[in-house]
Order: sequence, then structure tokens, then C-alpha cells
Amino acid sequence: MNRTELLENIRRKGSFLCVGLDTDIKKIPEHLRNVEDPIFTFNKAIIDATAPYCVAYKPNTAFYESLGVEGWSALDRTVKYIRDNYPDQFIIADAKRGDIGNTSSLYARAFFENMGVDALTVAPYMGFDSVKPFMDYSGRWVILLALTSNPGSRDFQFLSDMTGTRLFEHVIETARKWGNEDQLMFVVGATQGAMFSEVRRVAPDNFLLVPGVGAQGGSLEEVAKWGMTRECGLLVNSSRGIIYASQGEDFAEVAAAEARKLRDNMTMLLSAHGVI
Ligand SMILES: O=c1ccn([C@@H]2O[C@H](COP(=O)(O)O)[C@@H](O)[C@H]2O)c(=O)[nH]1
Repeated sequence: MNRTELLENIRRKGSFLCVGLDTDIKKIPEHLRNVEDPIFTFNKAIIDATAPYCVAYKPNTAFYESLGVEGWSALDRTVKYIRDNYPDQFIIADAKRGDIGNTSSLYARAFFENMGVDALTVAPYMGFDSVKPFMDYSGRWVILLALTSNPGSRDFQFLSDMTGTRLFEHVIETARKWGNEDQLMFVVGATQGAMFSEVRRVAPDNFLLVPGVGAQGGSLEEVAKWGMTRECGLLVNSSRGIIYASQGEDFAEVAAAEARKLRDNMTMLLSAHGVI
């Protein structure tokens, strides 16, 4: 999906919500644990219930990889299900890959050619040659970790050089020379609050993928206040806050209600910022 299509979906749906499919076999409702394909069955119900309220899905591959072959197969089926039934949804594999060039090119083939996702999260630590193979896929997106949502983001990402430029700013400024706004997004955690204005100074037009609302306590209003552009420029993710809002038989309905609540707030914010 290209930038124009993504922006059009955001305006049409009044939503910049990304639903995180962090499906943990130990957390899905009891009654699904013994069905034939529990992870896919759970995902399918969540997707069918939340699709009207979101523009993207983000399965985190750790949750699938932890189950071995069966988990990978459930992930693959989930991506195909979204593609076939909700082709207007942007699909992000949150795998945080990145290695020496020839290895990265195989990661890129795995996710972009084989699995067919729109976007992949990539770690910038190994530099240009580790990121370039992902950038070589036209029409696909690299989402580079920049300023993450976790407490450990303080360990390295805020370190500054003699000019006062911090590591996350170096990452963004340097990566923006590798690719344009049609192929490069950055991960910035919702827990970073007013730091979004610093991010926007160096990345005025790039989409930001924003995890950390809901279970991690980040504020949607703060993110929009400091990070929203005139086109929106945000994909805000919530995983646990939506998919585990109920662990009973009503899990899909309750997930839909949570997604709808977030969508309603997003519509107000898009309107208040003059995007719609
Ligand atoms: O900085 C980051 C980068 C990635 N994540 C991932 O996003 C989701 C957040 O899940 P919640 O349940 O909504 O907290 C999860 O897959 C993380 O691995 C992040 O949280 N922060």
C-alpha cells in the first residue's frame, strides 16, 4: 500500500489505529485453547470485529515464533486472511530485523515476497548496508526503531554528541538520506510525550508508528498534540488494550468496543487538527 492510499484510508475511516495482534496462547480465552487452530481462530475473530475501526494490523512475530512451525503458519494464515478479506488494511510485521547485507536481503525476501506484508520494523544499529536490502523493495515500507516506548530507551537513544545531537536524532537524520517519506517510517513510543515535537523537527513528514498507548500508559492526546502533521502522519498501535480487553466468550465484541472508542477519539483529534 502506498502513502496516498494509506492517507486516504485514514481520512475515510477517521482512524489512525493499528491493532496489534500480539496473540499469546496463554492469554486467549479458555474456550479457544483446544480448538484446532487456536491462534488463527482468535486472530480471525479479532480482525472481523475490529476492521471497521482501524487502518492497520501489526502482528508481533515473537508471539508466533515462540510456538515454532505452528506459530509461523498461524501468522502466515493471519496475513493472508487480512489481505483476502480486508485489502484496505496496512499490514506491519513487527520483527525488528536487521543484519549484514546478505542476511538482511533474506529477511526482506521472507517478509516482503513470501509473507507479503506492507511493512517491516527494522533495527538501525548495524547501519546502512543492513537497512538497504529492505529499502530495495518498491511499494514496501521500512519502519526504523528511533525512540522506543520502553524504559531502556534512555540507555542509548538519548546519548548526545559534542553538538548536542542525540542518538535518536542521528538515526532519523541519517536514515532520511537512505529513503523518502514514501518508504520510510519511524517507531516512536507514545510514552515519549512531548519528545514528539523533537522528533518532528528532524522528521517533519515521515509517518510515525506509535506503540505504547493502552497497556503502557501513553497518551493518545499527547501524541496527537506533538506528533500529528497536517496529513496525520501517525499510526497509533494498541495490542493488549484491545485484544485482551475481555478474556471471556465476548472477547471479540469487547475488543471491537475498545477499538471503536479509540477510533472515536482519533476522529475528534483528526478533526481538531484540521486533517478531516
Ligand atoms: O518501542 C516499541 C516498539 C515496539 N513495541 C511493540 O508494540 C506492541 C505494544 O503492545 P501493547 O500491548 O499495546 O503495549 C508490542 O508488540 C511491542 O513489542 C513497543 O511496545 N514499543
